[in-house]
Formats: sequence, structure tokens, C-alpha cells
Amino acid sequence: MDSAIDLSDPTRALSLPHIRYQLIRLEDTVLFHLIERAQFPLNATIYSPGAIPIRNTPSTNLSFMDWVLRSQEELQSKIRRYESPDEYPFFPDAMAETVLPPLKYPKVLWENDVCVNEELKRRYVGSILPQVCTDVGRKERAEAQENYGSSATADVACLQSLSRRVHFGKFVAESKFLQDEERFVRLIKAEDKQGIDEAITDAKVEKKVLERLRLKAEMYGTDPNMDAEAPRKINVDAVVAMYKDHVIPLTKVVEVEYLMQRLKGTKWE
Ligand SMILES: C=C(O[C@@H]1C=C(C(=O)O)C=C[C@H]1O)C(=O)O
Repeated sequence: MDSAIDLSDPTRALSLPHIRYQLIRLEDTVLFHLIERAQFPLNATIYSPGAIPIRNTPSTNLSFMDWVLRSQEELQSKIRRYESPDEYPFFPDAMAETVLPPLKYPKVLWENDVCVNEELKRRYVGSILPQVCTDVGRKERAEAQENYGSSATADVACLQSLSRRVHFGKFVAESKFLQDEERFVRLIKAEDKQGIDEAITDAKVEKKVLERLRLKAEMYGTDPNMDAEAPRKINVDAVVAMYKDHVIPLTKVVEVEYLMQRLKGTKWE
């Protein structure tokens, strides 16, 4: 799987404008996967471990959606998805040998074990989905068994694109570190997480992200030829809240935790 960061040229890979451009493109990916998911009911059953017996496969106590996610990740690891430094599996124990020769990615990040996927999935299932799947001007059942497979497939796409988005925080953090090494070394040595969080925060950029996202959700969430009263394809407020309350905060957690480990390791990935 190709990395979205232009790793052929490490200088470009760590250019903040280039990274921010990738983050803007990822907004479209996340939004389109959410629109796909929002056409189905919440189907809460697929997130409960053991609630749906998974037939003709070794017994598992995973939820149906987790089983689909883990199975997809196992396959995708065989085609090198997780060799890319911007991809992190939700089930590291599912990683298998690749069927293709290994890729040689240039080293742009420093050794770290930062991964927020568990917290991301908890928030996705517990807070984000219930809002995204809320009725948007149409009567809807809470469950539709015939959509269990499609809902889980759309969830995998949403989770993987959200995971890439928040873990891009490592490239942002490395770029900011190189731009102001002395300040960050001082904050890291003082283990001043609050100070690091303030140093990596750009409130103007965050405001622009949310404004742009609202515009995109309003534009992509409606059919141009339908009248204004037609139901929207996505709950716009839910999309903006997702970024404001979860995506941006988790991206900053990744930035801070990556920087806290920046002076410990060797150059990696
Ligand atoms: C990603 C960045 O770092 C922080 C996180 C942001 C986000 O997740 O959208 C935006 C601005 C910063 O507060 C950045 O500076 O672009």
C-alpha cells in the first residue's frame, strides 16, 4: 500500500505545508467513508463481543465488527500495508508475513511506540457512530441485520482512515521539532507535556480545519439536484463534532507522545 506522505523525498515528507495538504486530502477520504456508513442503521449488535455467533471459523470472543477488522488487517499486512510509517494496525497480533518483497522506506521518524488506535476505536463506537447514524430527516430502524456486513465493512474503512489521520501527528511533530529543536529539547527534557501541547497547538489551523470540514460535509452530504428539504446523507454537526472532540485532540496526543519519546530512540521507519 503506498504511503500518502511523499517518502521518496524526506525533506518534502517533513514539510509542514505538504503534511497539512495530506491532512486536507484525508478529510475527503474520512468524509466519504462516513457517508457510506451513515446509510445504515447503528446496528449496535455488531460491536458487542459474542453477540453475533461467527460461523465456519475458529471460535472467537471478538465482536463481529472487530472480527471483520482483524481479518482485513491480516490480509492487508500480507500486501505490506503496515510497512508504511503512516499505517498502524488495530490488531498487531494479526500481522502476517508479506507475499511481496519488503519495501525500503526512507527513515523520517524516530523510534517510538505511539499508537492511539484502542482509544480511537472506543470513541468511534461509543461517541462518533451514535451521532453519525442519528436520523437525518428520515425514519430509521436501530438495527438491520441485512446490513451487518456492509456496516462492518464501512466501519473498517472509517477506522483505518481515521487512524491514518491521527497518526500523521508523528510527521507533524517531527516537522515542528526540526523547526524549533532547542525549544522542544528543553520541554522534552523537562517532561513538560503541557508545554509541548501548547507549542504544537495552532488554534488558527484548527479553526480552519473545522470550517472547511463543515463546508465539505454540507456540500458532499446533499444531492445537488434534490430539493433543500431532501434528507442529508450525513449529519453535518456530527462530522464537525467528531473532528473537534476526537480527531484533532487525538492527533495532538500523538504529537505530544511522539515528542516525549523523540530523544530516547534512534532514527526509525
Ligand atoms: C496537525 C497539526 O497540529 C495540531 C493539530 C491540528 C489538527 O489535528 O488538525 C491542527 C493544528 C495543530 O493544533 C498542524 O499544526 O497542522
